[in-house]
Amino acid sequence: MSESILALKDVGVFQKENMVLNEISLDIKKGEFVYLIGKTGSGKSSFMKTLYGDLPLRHGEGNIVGFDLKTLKEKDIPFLRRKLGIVFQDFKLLPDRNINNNLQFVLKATGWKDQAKMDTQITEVLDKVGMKTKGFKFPHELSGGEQQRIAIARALLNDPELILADEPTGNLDPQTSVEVMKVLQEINKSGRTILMATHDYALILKYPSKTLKCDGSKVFEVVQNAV
Ligand SMILES: Nc1ncnc2c1ncn2[C@@H]1O[C@H](COP(=O)(O)OP(=O)(O)OP(=O)(O)O)[C@@H](O)[C@H]1O
Repeated sequence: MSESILALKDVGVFQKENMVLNEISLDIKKGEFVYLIGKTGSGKSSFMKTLYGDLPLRHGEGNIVGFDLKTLKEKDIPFLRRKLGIVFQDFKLLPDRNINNNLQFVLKATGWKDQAKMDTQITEVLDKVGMKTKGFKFPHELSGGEQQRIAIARALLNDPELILADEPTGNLDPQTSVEVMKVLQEINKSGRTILMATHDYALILKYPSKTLKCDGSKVFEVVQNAV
């Protein structure tokens, strides 16, 4: 039996007093690639936020990359986030500095000090997403697809056990989406676990994988031809 990376039991997801999702029970194992689908407003982002500690777990039990979500304290959140790689739809790169400095900023903020080691790590993650020559570019000098590759590289900096990607192709055209998806597939093949929220059914058909659906306040696994 391979290692569990994310295990939820009877979890409820809340936005303030409103319950968005309930009775979620699931288990994601090391190395899986899992999609999370569902209509706008069905709760995908709220679900992701509960997983990375942005929303508290108020009901049920959850364990993610070795952290107990039920007992997670404010001070634990940075340590949880270091074991997660989070990718958003809107890239969230810092516009006032080049790519190398965007990545260095994250490394320093997460405790790295040795400049040579930081440089090596930055080169390595940029290489993984096919952007090794773009370190001196500013975010505005890159296309949307390139910016998302950089955001994926940033998510890889601390060698995360789980990548949470919330609509990573949501701002990209279909061809660029496929390119970004190929990068995520490669990263998954190298052993990393990925949970990706998406609206993009064409991508799911092209790269079939385990699929969870948010619908009517529940999350359940669906078979490919029923998505
Ligand atoms: N900050 C917030 N405060 C209160 N309610 C919120 C907040 N964010 C989202 N909601 C509500 O929670 C529900 C789920 O929203 P959520 O953003 O999780 O859905 P989603 O499936 O990710 O949608 P989308 O695909 O549009 O991002 C919606 O009814 C939404 O109005």
